[in-house]
Amino acid sequence: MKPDIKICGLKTPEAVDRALKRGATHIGFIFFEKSPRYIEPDLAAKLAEPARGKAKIVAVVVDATNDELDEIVSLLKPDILQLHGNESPEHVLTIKALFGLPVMKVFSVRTADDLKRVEAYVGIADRFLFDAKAPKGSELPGGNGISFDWSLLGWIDESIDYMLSGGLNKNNVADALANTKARGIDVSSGVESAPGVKSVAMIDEFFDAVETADAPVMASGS
Ligand SMILES: O=C(O)c1ccccc1N[C@@H]1O[C@H](COP(=O)(O)O)[C@@H](O)[C@H]1O
Repeated sequence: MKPDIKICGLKTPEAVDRALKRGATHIGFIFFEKSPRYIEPDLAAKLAEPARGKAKIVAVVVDATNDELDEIVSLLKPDILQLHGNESPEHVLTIKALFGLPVMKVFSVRTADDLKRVEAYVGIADRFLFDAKAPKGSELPGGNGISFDWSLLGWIDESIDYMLSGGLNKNNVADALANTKARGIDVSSGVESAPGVKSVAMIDEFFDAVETADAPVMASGS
């Protein structure tokens, strides 16, 4: 089955256009002010317009207040909220009830212990996203361009629908798909020429790598 592909941290019409043309199933906008990918909700709404009905629009937030969520949801009208902070299961339920949107809950992973709380969110989060834990000193909870040990995901129940992120790029995405049960992949820095600067050439290369990974292997000698 083809994986979902989310291109995250978009800030220009050119990058949105290329992601959509190449078949992104999800496009993400970052509402975390310390990020080089931060975008104002009204600008994100304008950028997202061509994606409506073609790709899911994802609002990425980090422990956002209800007022912040209210502004983002009313301006952007996202399809999914990506909760990239320390939102508890109870808080996720409250957000779902208040905004009526599906939630993708992020787990930041370095060791097996980081996955212990997944179970508490099963039946609450609509989807999971496993990302690498931020390195010491980073101000960003995500978008650090680093990977984690994907074998840790072997502990995740097969029925759990998850996306994978963290340092994915054209060189490792095929391995990521081959070695995990991720039903979707999510990339940000791996398609950037500098922090926060998306490269359409790198978006192309990323999709090329996914398509190659996805292509059926031809039998040799016939
Ligand atoms: O990208 C950011 O700056 C960011 C800020 C705050 C929360 C999440 C953020 N990005 C998310 O991080 C992952 C992986 O990014 P990368 O490919 O390793 O750069 C992705 O899910 C983004 O949504």
